[in-house]
Amino acid sequence: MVVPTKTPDKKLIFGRGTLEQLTERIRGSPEITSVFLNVERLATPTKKDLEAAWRVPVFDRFTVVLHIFRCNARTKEARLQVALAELPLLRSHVKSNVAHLGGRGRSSRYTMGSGESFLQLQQRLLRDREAKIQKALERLRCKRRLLGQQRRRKEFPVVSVVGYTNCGKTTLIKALTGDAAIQPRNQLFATLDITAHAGRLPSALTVLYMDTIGFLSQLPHSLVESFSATLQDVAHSDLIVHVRDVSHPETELQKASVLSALRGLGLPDALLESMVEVHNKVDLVPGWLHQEATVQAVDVIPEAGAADVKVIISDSAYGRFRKLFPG
Ligand SMILES: Nc1nc2c(ncn2[C@@H]2O[C@H](COP(=O)(O)OP(=O)(O)OP(=O)(O)O)[C@@H](O)[C@H]2O)c(=O)[nH]1
Ligand SMILES: [Mg+2]
Repeated sequence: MVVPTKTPDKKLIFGRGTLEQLTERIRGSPEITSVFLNVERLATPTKKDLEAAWRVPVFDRFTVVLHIFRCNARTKEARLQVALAELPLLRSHVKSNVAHLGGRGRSSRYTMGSGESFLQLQQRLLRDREAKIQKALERLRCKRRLLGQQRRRKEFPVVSVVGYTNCGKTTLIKALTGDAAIQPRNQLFATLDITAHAGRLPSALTVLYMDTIGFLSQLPHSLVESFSATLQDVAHSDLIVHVRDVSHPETELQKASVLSALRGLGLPDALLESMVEVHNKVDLVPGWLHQEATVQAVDVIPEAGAADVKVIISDSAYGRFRKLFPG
């Protein structure tokens, strides 16, 4: 069923007729237990109205991503960042609840002679909470900066592995480092952020791979802000490895989204220019060259987004590839 929408910022996202049609469909389908609307943020009154009409929870991009973050936040820092990201949501709930009380409840009502209205009290509590979280985060980050300095003093080059969510960053780091837990020298870093993993390059140089939070296009702004401090670490790395899921139908869009997010971090030019792009999940790409030919040499030309390859290949396969890559 395809239905038209009004602009997402209108209070009701759907026209009246469409809303009725949707309501009938949703209420008549017991298997629908929640609805996801692909808009960045639903205004709280809109969400409430839709939930009242449909009798199931309604989620937007912000709440879904926040929920995933909440489930996956393991470190204290990540949990604090989620708590910080949740504040705008709590703020809009408070506002809408007070508005709901109508004229009766607004600024005319004071709580226990404090001279503060209910809304002011709630807003103050949220401000206090924000200040507390920011302070705790700052303490943690200060500790991390110190650890970072110690690490730099030990002179382990840092390789930040970045990329779109689910592209295979963690898998690559696992493959490059082996099982980190069984390497005693890693105990040294036990108190570091859990996303730092020591590995040895073929040249025998020990490097630290930093597993980073995945990128997502149109990630709600406040979430990006809360987590950007984690990504600031990328600025201090010696090399950035950009992992791409080249089997994904939107791989080019994902690449653009990651690059624009990296540019937004204000990284040094040298770091952006030396970035290594890893094409992951090639096994899922049908008709890939390695399956049909003996690839002898690959010379990647990053600025052209292309590669010069030397292969031994049958005439018929060569014909097919020429059609695929004209010019
Ligand atoms: N077929 C195939 N699957 C892969 C490959 N690399 C990773 N995967 C799978 O892709 C999924 C995501 O891999 P992860 O390493 O967790 O991806 P990630 O980039 O760390 O994801 P986030 O941490 O969520 O951003 C897992 O199910 C992996 O098994 C690959 O080369 N080929
Ligand atoms: Mg990962």
